Amino acid sequence: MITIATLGPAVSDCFQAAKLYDPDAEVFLFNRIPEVLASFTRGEVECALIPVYNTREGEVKEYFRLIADMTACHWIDNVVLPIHLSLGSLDDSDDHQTIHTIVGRNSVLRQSSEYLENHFGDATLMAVNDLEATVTSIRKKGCKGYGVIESEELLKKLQLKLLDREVVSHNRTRFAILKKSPAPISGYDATSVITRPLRDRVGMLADILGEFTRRGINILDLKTENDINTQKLRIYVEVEGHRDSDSMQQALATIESSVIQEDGALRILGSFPRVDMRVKNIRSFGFIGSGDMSVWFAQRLANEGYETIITGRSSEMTPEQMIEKVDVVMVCVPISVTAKTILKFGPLIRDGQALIILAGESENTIEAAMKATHPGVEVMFVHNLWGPQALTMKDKNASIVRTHRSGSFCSEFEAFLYKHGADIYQDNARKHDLLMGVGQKLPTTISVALGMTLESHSIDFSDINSHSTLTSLYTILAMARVHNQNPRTYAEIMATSGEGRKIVKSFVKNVLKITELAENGEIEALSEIMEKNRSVMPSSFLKSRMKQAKAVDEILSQPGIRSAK
Ligand SMILES: NC(=O)C1=CN([C@@H]2O[C@H](COP(=O)(O)OP(=O)(O)OC[C@H]3O[C@@H](n4cnc5c(N)ncnc54)[C@H](O)[C@@H]3O)[C@@H](O)[C@H]2O)C=CC1
Ligand SMILES: O=C(O)C(=O)Cc1ccc(O)cc1
Repeated sequence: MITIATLGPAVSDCFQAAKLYDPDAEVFLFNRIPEVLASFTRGEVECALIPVYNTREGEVKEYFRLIADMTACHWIDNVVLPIHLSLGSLDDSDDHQTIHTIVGRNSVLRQSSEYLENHFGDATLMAVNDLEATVTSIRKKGCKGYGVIESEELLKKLQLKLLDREVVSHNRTRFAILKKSPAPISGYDATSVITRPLRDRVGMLADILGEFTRRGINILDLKTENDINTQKLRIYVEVEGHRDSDSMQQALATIESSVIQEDGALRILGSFPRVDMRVKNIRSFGFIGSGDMSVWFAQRLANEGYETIITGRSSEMTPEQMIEKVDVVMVCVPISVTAKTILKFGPLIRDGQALIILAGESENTIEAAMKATHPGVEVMFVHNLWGPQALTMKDKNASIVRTHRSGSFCSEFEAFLYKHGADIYQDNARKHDLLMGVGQKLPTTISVALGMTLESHSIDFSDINSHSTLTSLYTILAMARVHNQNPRTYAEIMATSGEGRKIVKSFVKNVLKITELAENGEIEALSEIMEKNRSVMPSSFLKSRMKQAKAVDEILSQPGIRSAK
């Protein structure tokens, strides 16, 4: 049986939270948080449980400083408890009109402030530590007109008359569990860190947060406080991930050594299974297709606490069995077999489930999904414009085609992309396919054709870097990128159907036309074509893309990059 120290009395929120954490725990009760922590430090109990956040009050300030100063103390878990508060009167003859003083614990009065302002604007508020002793003393004096706000259970125990139930809505408190040893990785963790009081330094807060952002670590909570003695800033953050993970260790080490530049500037309060104060509707995602992109998404969804199942043609669990079990079915197979796969498995998806198509071609695949699935199935298309080598989706483009059947599950998946920093563009199916002609199909075709051309002329590849201009280098880089990756992915892209085809076809015609003019030395005609092209390119487009190009030039001209072998 574990022992837990927390705030009393025996029916308090803290007591209930301790019992929720472990119904068999032996609970030791105190009146104030410092007493709870002192008992834990003396080793009288294995755990301490203290309130850290309330949806009405915000953070419970006291804990912040106190646990930062404790050594051998790890925040290892959390309990979230809905708090139900009621109003009672000490005297049976009292009602709403005769109450002139409201008694309650400090935190309870803060949580009830909206209710008190609306209903007891003129009443005196009396904050107490020991409610039972106060009630006994008021009773002894025979005073009338006293109301108490507390849980209904405690009001009954103190034999008060119940006047109002549930006086504060949406009232939930988060409690921290403290222990002497750290919690192991659960796979869905958060880490809480506080800084020492910091010396002034321009951009310190932005630089600290930047180290997390650069590594794709989401920030869940942020508070700053001025140290009472020195008035220097202390920063508290809660971020996603466990303290033992590589990216977290790197982020924390860099913050200490390069940003704050002081050893011991950070105190890790603990890592613990993540707490969801927000509502999630999806429990599980199942993938059809067990390739790189499925694995990439499944890992990141699992890190968000979702259950994930990957199935394919040779997996132990079949796609049919998986569809029975999950909320959202993700189809993630090569583009050329996406529609066929949807037609095969779509009819098995039940109303209330969702089908999300992860692919590079939209019109055909959505049409297949709308045809093959029941009308109560949500359908959405998502094209992530990054490959499985990407570490994070931060600042990368995602094109989404919603249908009239995209509902709350689809929105939750979109919220997941948004949370991780993806730039989301809502398209219709034709527009997606047309723009992928420009953004993907054509550049891939050019890259592959360039590769073929170099091959057929036996060009020495060691001459390419030294003989490219700033402008021509981009095409070479695109060719290298494409040929660095899975050929099948790019073959699929070149072979997609849909609106993108017309872009490639007209490009080919234009190449032939230009080549002929060039062969004939028609410089005037070629210049005119360029002038005409430029006349339809908005100057804002030319300016901003040129700015990007120059930024790339700058990076490429750095010594280590320029001469990179
Ligand atoms: N790899 C990339 O860079 C990106 C890929 N995508 C899209 O993601 C989807 C999946 O791509 P990856 O995971 O990269 O491909 P992959 O080749 O790594 O995986 C494809 C999976 O589909 C399975 N598969 C192949 N033929 C099948 C068939 N006839 N029936 C059922 N399953 C079959 C394969 O066994 C494999 O498990 C594609 O639609 C692709 O366009 C989107 C953005 C980037
Ligand atoms: O990483 C790159 O350069 C890619 O081109 C990745 C990629 C491959 C296929 C897609 O449908 C979208 C993006």
